[in-house]
Amino acid sequence: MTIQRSIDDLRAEVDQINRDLLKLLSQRGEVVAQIGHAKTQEGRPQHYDPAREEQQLHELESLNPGPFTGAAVKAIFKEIFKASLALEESNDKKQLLVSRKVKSEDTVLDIDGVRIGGDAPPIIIAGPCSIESEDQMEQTADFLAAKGIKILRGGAYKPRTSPYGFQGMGVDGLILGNRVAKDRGMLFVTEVMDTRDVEIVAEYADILQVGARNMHNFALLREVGRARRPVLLKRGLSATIEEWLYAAEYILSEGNNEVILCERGIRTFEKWTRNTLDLSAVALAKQETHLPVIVDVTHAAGRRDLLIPLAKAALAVGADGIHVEVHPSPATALSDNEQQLDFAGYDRFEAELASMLKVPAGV
Ligand SMILES: C=C(O[C@@H]1C=C(C(=O)O)C=C[C@H]1O)C(=O)O
Repeated sequence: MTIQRSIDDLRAEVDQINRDLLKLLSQRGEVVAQIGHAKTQEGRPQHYDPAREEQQLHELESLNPGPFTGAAVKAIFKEIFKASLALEESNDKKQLLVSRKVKSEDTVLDIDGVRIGGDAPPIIIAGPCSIESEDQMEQTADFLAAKGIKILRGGAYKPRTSPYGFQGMGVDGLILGNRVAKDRGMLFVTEVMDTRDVEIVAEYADILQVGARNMHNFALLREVGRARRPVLLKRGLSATIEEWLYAAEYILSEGNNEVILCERGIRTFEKWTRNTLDLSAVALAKQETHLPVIVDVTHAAGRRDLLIPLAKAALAVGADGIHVEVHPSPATALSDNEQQLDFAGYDRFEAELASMLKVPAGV
């Protein structure tokens, strides 16, 4: 006569089996991680191996003693393969050069004495959207230099939505931007759009900007990675955080570790702002990478009335700096009329942010 075991008793046995299975699963995970590492070292382009999975499923089905059906056994193991693959790939991600897992301490750039990132106080990068004339640049640089701004921006090559929009002054703009900045002891940052221009832009600019529309231009990323100049890498209009970090990885993988990440808003369904400032991307990029992260409030908002609260929010989540467009006469600017600040507007902006831009006490 078989004695009926109690549910509690049976469940205790199931609990023990669970613990044994978990131990085996963990053991399997450790081995899989080693396989993943070996694949990376061999330079295999992908970790997923459907033929290997198929072979295991086939064997398991043929060995299946029941009571589970073959289909159930296959489904369970397919889940195990899926989790194993995710484990392999996430371990692999830890190897990215941009990752904090590879370099735990903050990267602090020191560009001619201007420090960006880590324990440095937040920096402001300011200047007009486009370099338009000598007068416009002299006036803006005089104003900003007097305010203690160390980095002057200005576009010489403009990626305009319409091919008929103002395309920038080109090399003349580079020469002008460089001269105006150097005369006042400032750094000059400007966008490079074409691999063929990297050399000439690097000759005149202290920081090369890769714009949002070029974040996926892998040839350009490689080229600025080979240039010996720091790079300001804007996040693409519709780029995920992962794609943005991989874009930075392209630059680092060419040997250039001096990358500043710049969140500038992403395209969403919202119409009242030009883009939506993704503050979680700033916090995440700071957490996941060791690179300095700054926020371009001008493009994130696309409207002047939001610049101050967005800049405050950016600094509050840990941004290492703010990028803002300033123009002597925004109404007559050749680009971005709606969002550049005039000098009085910049005065208010700076006054509101002043306490957040100081070096934190005790540093
Ligand atoms: C562990 C490997 O990588 C992946 C995971 C597998 C698994 O968990 O068994 C099988 C094939 C791959 O998709 C492997 O290739 O052996």
